[in-house]
Amino acid sequence: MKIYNTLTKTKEEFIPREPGKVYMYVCGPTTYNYIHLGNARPIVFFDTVRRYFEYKGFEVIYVQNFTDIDDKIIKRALEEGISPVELGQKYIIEYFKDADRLGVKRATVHPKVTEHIPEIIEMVKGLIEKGYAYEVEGDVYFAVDSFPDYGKLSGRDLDELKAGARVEVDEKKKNPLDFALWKKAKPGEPFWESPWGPGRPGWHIECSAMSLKYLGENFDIHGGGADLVFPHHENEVAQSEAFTGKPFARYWMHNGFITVNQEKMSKSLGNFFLVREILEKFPGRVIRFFLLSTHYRSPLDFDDKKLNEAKAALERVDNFVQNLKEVNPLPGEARKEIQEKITNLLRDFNEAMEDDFNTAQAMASLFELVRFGNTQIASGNLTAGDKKLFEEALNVYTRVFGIEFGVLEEIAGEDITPLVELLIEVRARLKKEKKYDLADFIRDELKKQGILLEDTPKGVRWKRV
Ligand SMILES: Nc1ncnc2c1ncn2[C@@H]1O[C@H](COP(=O)(O)OP(=O)(O)OP(=O)(O)O)[C@@H](O)[C@H]1O
Ligand SMILES: [Zn+2]
Repeated sequence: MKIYNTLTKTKEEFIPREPGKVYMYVCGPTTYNYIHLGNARPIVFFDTVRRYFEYKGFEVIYVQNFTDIDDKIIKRALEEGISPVELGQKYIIEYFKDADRLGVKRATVHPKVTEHIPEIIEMVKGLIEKGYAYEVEGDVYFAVDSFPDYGKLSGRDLDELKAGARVEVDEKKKNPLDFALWKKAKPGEPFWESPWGPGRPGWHIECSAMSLKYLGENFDIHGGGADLVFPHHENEVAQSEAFTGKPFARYWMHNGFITVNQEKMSKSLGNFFLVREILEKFPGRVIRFFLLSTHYRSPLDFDDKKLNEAKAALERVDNFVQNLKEVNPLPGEARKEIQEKITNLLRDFNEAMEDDFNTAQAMASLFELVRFGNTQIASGNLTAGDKKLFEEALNVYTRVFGIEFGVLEEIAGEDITPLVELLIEVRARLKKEKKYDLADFIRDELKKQGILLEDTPKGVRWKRV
């Protein structure tokens, strides 16, 4: 399996630290708002990476943190009149609601910063003892000059950085590029006691401390969005390697941006769409399908038209699944040519995923499966054995992509299935009583609501349009 490694800027063969196991860490959200579609990209993509490893038989130890204390959280909590921890708890609950709708599995551990202050303090202490960090009036900084490899992940050079940096002048720092490991509490701010007085951790140290705790040294994969390469991940590398004396994560994976009119979707630019807003119009699996339809390192521009295309593409798969459910196969084993074709398609799928998780290419094999399957059904020659093979192949895609096919999914949490089924039943009874006007009225009104009834020889089917 090949992974593009930001650290070496090449596609490398993936060799796990321990055979059969993958240890991975992905930087999670800062808990002061609902997640937007940009935040959803790493969440969905790395969930798919994890699923692929599991499908290949690996045990995956997957850690995704919550940054539940930082400047933005403190500010927001003050505005809302609650404590930062309460604010964090609220958005963590909301995060899981969104993640569930997107088909994202729970990580093995979801550590919160506020629950790992002792580990963070230990690490900061160690860095001071080893000469990599210094304290000034209650703040602690990492001294970038003490770490010769600084810049190796992002490919930046310290001198260049210094020359080009518009770093705020801070009298306390020895080098303007030094970054905070521990921040002294300002009046009214939440704080924890520490050897340097009351304060709270800096952003970068939390990921170093929590990954070390749950994954150990030299773990396999570290992921996040491309905006995190510098300074966040660069600083994680410096702190972790300075502290342990060992290489930190061995494979660094970064996703490209979700853009709007080619600009990064972000809170600061105000051009963001919350996942829950999009969920009001599109089911979660359509959003997931959309996110996986492009290679993770490429930018992906968001608009409704593209989501509608994803929806239509997914419908093609859904229709095939429905056709497969309804077909009356001939008795018999799977035919050789069907077996061969499906084996080839699954091989294409695997090859695409093994090539730096090319989900777009992997999806092409799914569409070929659907096209081929439909022609087999139409030919009338499909055997029970063939049918089973198609079902098993579809299951592979479901497991890895995290998308159920052939399910009529509710939007924004309301399951309308029982109501639609009731109306279908009422309409059938009206028809029996020859009250065709009323029966048509139900069909037409449902259509206006975007629900299409189709009379088929097997009964009435319905779908959203
Ligand atoms: N437009 C985007 N496209 C892809 N990934 C993104 C985008 N915006 C944020 N991310 C990723 O989402 C994860 C959470 O990041 P973070 O909590 O810093 O986001 P944020 O502060 O909401 O971002 P922003 O202020 O840029 O909207 C990170 O891995 C980050 O790289
Ligand atoms: Zn991080």
